[in-house]
Amino acid sequence: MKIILWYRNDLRTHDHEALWQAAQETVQVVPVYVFDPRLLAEHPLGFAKTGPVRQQFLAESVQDLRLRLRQLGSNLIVRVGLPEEVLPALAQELGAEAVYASEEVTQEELAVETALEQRLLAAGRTLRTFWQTTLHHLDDLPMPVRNLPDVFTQFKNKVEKFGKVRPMFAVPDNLEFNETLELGTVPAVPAAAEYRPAFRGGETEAFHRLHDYFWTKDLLRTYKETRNGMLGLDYSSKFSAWLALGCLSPRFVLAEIQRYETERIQNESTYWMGFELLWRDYFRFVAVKFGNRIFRSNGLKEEPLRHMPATTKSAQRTFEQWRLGETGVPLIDANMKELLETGFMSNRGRQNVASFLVKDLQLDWRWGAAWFESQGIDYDPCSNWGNWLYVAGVGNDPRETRYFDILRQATYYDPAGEYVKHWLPQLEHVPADKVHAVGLLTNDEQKHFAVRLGVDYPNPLVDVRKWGREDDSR
Ligand SMILES: Cc1cc2nc3c(=O)[nH]c(=O)nc-3n(C[C@H](O)[C@H](O)[C@H](O)COP(=O)(O)OP(=O)(O)OC[C@H]3O[C@@H](n4cnc5c(N)ncnc54)[C@H](O)[C@@H]3O)c2cc1C
Ligand SMILES: Nc1ncnc2c1ncn2[C@@H]1O[C@H](COP(=O)(O)OP(=O)(O)OP(=O)(O)O)[C@@H](O)[C@H]1O
Repeated sequence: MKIILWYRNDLRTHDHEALWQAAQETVQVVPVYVFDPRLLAEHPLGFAKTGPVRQQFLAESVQDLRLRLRQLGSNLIVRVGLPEEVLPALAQELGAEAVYASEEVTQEELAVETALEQRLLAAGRTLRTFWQTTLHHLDDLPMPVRNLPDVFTQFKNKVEKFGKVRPMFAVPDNLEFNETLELGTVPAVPAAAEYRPAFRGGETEAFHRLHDYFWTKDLLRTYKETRNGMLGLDYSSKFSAWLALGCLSPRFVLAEIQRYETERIQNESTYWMGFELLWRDYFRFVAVKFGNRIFRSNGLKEEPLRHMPATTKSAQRTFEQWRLGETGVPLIDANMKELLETGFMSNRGRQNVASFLVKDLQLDWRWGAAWFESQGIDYDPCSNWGNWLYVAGVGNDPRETRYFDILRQATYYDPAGEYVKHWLPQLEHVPADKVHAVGLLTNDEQKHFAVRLGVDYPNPLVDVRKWGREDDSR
């Protein structure tokens, strides 16, 4: 018997139930990855659903998976096309009886799954899916998912008390690959001249990073104190992109946290890393509970939005300035430039740029979410749209009126202006106490600090003077 293992956002060999299960049932497991051209579709706002940086990270992850499967005696077939067409044809060609895959939860992915299943069934074959993205299995939640609490803390308390994490699956040692068909190549990614991703995709890099962050640099012990940073590689784990593509299993991360707690130290920081993984779980279960509502403007709220954001040409121009980091507000621009160049932004940065888009620019939060989808190497539909809903006040935040005073955030989290100057070198000579409100510089100051507003750096899109008072957003 032959089984096709259809790889999706689970690009790893460790702790992979579908791979392990398929290998228990047969040694003829044929791993396949299909690049779906729909992921390159153009968004109406003029950018690709999957931009070049994200494409690159994905391509690297698939390449690495092929290498790792080869080391196990197997291989990876790569195709370009619609999975619901490519896989039934491959199953026919190979004489495979079934397709095994990871279970997804959002509409686009489910639509592919359903179409594939129908075609396979029509040919007397089956699709079997496995829940393997979260720390907690859907079936092990201490409540049916339809009763998932709408407030994260309630979910966390229940899961910490009554939830369990299943043991990991071993990497199979009986894989073989005897197929003679064309293996296929990973499609070339558009020249990424301006991109400087900090990390490469793939399970191998994910293991290196984890080893480095936990064991070599010993950074887990101070994670809680550093996690709100923005500059450099080491204030947080940077696991998110590998987790999103499944190069890293969250259960493996948890097991390493526990080993660290035994061998090094157990403290608030070690707890906090596991706590953050619960947020990730939570947003996936929210997507199961609420379905397509996570993609709609009024989100999880029953009532429609009171003020529909503008969709005019001028709103689109403002959005472009946000997207390209040209708003004249250094904290926002620096973060948006970082996202543009590297495909990554810190959590602190994301909260600020999202709040700024929604609350200050009063644009449609879904535009922001769509740009993050295009650009973020850690894009995951549930975490992305779920966090955006939250910031937009139409999700699971019990404090709906939460407002980020960008100037206060900037002076608190980047007091010396190092972060903004790193991404906006034209502000290099502006002193720290003025750099975050650079739009307020007088003409003399501009001369003195070698920055001309409107020439070297844009005038601010909003009145910066409204900021700097008390806020509750830390
Ligand atoms: C508007 C917005 C959009 C976001 N979009 C995404 C997204 O598409 N994909 C994504 O993985 N995260 C998203 N996040 C959450 C968070 O910003 C990133 O997970 C985090 O910055 C990744 O960096 P790290 O791996 O170094 O995190 P660490 O601080 O080291 O945390 C460890 C892990 O915990 C998980 N985690 C931490 N915070 C969150 C959170 N708020 N929600 C869900 N998981 C979390 C991630 O898997 C992360 O890798 C978004 C947050 C905001 C405010
Ligand atoms: N995984 C995903 N990533 C990003 N966007 C998604 C994903 N899954 C679904 N969507 C988007 O969510 C939206 C679903 O919204 P909605 O339910 O309004 O659309 P619909 O199901 O096509 O129904 P209708 O046509 O009645 O509006 C679509 O725009 C869809 O592209």
